[in-house]
Amino acid sequence: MTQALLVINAGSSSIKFALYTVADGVPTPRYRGQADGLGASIGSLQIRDNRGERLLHEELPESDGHDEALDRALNWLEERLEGHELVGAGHRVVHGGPEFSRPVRITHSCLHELERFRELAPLHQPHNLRAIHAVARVRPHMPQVACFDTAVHRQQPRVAQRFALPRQYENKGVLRYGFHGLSYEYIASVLPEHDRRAAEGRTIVAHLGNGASMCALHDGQSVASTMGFTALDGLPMGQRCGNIDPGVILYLLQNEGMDAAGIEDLLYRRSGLLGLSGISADMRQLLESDRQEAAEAVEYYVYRAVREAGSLTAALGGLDAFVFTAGIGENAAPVRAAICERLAWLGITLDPEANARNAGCITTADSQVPVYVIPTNEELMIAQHTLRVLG
Ligand SMILES: Nc1ncnc2c1ncn2[C@@H]1O[C@H](COP(=O)(O)OP(=O)(O)O)[C@@H](O)[C@H]1O
Ligand SMILES: CC(=O)OP(=O)(O)O
Ligand SMILES: [Mg+2]
Repeated sequence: MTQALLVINAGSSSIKFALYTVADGVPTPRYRGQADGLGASIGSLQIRDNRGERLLHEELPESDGHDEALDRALNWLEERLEGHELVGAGHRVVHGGPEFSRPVRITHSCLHELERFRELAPLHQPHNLRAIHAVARVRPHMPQVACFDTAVHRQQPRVAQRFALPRQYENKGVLRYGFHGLSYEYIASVLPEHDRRAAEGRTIVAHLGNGASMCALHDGQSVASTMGFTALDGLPMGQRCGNIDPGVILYLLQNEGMDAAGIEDLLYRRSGLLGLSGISADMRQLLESDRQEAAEAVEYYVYRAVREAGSLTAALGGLDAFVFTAGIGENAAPVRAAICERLAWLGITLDPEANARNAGCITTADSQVPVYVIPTNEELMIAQHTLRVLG
């Protein structure tokens, strides 16, 4: 029997999953799949084999959300397990709070702890925990491991993790956690193959997906990031507002008669690209649209990304390289071009032709700061962590 490992990465608009075979502790992808566009009425499920050959591509009914997509994926994989012994499952869990700064084997008490962070990641934690329960239902005795989006950022300098609130709140865990940590960890792990000097130096990684953040890496370690206590802060996202004056929230409470549930819905589900454009949360649809509102949403997105890049460069004390990753970062050439053009003052000279074909390096040979496009692989990080935890 070949040993196999299941990996599930539930994001806000997608579920990514993979089945790895394991030999001598090394995971090799066998199937990789992705249900995306969830909640945007353009949902689809795709599964590929290890050679990238497409084995399944189906449109998902508009009513299908994360649960239905996960069920379909698990059923498809279950039918292909013959000859394999499933030895474990690894999950992305977005919020690990103050307690979890490394991957852990999931127990009842750990699940109980993780439930407490539901409100701190309402677009993710419920899906992450539901995936763990779904696997436990079909494989009640199989070990499962939680890998946290917050873990790598817990090593940031304390000043980068704090808010200027009275000290008691810090002790209660009101801190900047940063997210997308598995993605940044993966990029840090492969950056030496692209640029050894930058890998040891100062790099900004822009993870631009449905959720979006940027992270400053120094010698591969996270030293600052744009997301905070929750995955609302920093860059505008598909439906999330990003950076906002907290006074706006007081105003909504005091003057607009909104309650916590209404504000949560506004900031997490009705803002960002969707709110600004009134058209869509999905960058593909905005780039295809010829409406002014779509262009304005993209303009704001670029503007905020450029401002955050300046802030992280200051935190790093300079910049040796810039990396784009995730759905928008890997695919949306016009967005990358607009960001790079506005970062020319940092020493970035875009190569438009390389950018248009999503090349690995999208700057000219004489660009002072090289810019790379590196597809992220959170699933591989989860697989490696899971095998390590399971020994
Ligand atoms: N070819 C493309 N051009 C522009 N945007 C794209 C393209 N492919 C994917 N995207 C965008 O990537 C985003 C989803 O990113 P992804 O990393 O898959 O999301 P998640 O945060 O759910 O993991 C969406 O806004 C989608 O429109
Ligand atoms: C943390 C976060 O926003 O994740 P995603 O981009 O997968 O929604
Ligand atoms: Mg994601």
